[in-house]
Amino acid sequence: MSDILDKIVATKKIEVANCVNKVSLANQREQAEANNLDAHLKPRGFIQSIERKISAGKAGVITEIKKASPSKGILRENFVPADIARSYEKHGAACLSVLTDVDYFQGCNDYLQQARAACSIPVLRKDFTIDPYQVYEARAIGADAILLIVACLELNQMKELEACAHELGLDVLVEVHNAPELEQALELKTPLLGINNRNLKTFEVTLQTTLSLLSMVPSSKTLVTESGILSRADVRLMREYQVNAFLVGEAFMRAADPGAALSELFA
Ligand SMILES: O=P(O)(O)OC[C@@H](O)[C@@H](O)c1c[nH]c2ccccc12
Repeated sequence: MSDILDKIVATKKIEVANCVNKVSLANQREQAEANNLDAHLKPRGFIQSIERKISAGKAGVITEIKKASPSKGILRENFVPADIARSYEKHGAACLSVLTDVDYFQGCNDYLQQARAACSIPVLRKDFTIDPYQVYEARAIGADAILLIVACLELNQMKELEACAHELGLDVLVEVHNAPELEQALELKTPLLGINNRNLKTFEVTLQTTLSLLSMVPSSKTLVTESGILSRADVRLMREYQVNAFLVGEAFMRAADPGAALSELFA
């Protein structure tokens, strides 16, 4: 049976092939390397920013900029990435996550560039990374980190993508949803491990996903609980279990002022 993740990956393969025809891998690589020498565009230290918050006893919140999703449709009509980024930064976000997938999330690379230029916190390119081309592209548009979703990658592929990211100075967030995926993720070097509470195959969301995998997470990893964080009770529950990093989108996207909603949720 073909689920949404299979569909997204199939579309993504076509998209990447089209992109390569427009901008060559060599050109993306050149831009990526040029960015690393530019004071405004060089990597901002995504993991470091989260860890700094946690060391200070605060929650490390990765605040998301996402116009729509396949499960919820349009989340926000008044969608100005630069304004949202400024508001998040002002209210203490550790990092941003910007959806760049066009077909399923109504995102684009421009949104990431606009958001990053409007603030000074690090930015994750939230997309379905399946090809090294996208890693160069991520750095070329100024991203500070990429996402690797274990559910849509083989281990050797993930290692290759991670090595490529690290070579460019990008941090990596590796995302899992169950125990076998978590075991695979532990084969990678990145200390940043996301547990997605949303099953990307069924869209079902439960915070139990994070809690049920906690005992498998080594203390050397920085754990990020992702999706479905909607209330202060959700935050409290996670923090009771020493889960101190969060990736939150919908709860902020539906609020008039996303940054004010961040302050409220994590007060
Ligand atoms: O909007 P939420 O429920 O707060 O979730 C944010 C984030 O976790 C979610 O957008 C997400 C997590 N992993 C992903 C992978 C692809 C696309 C989206 C995602």
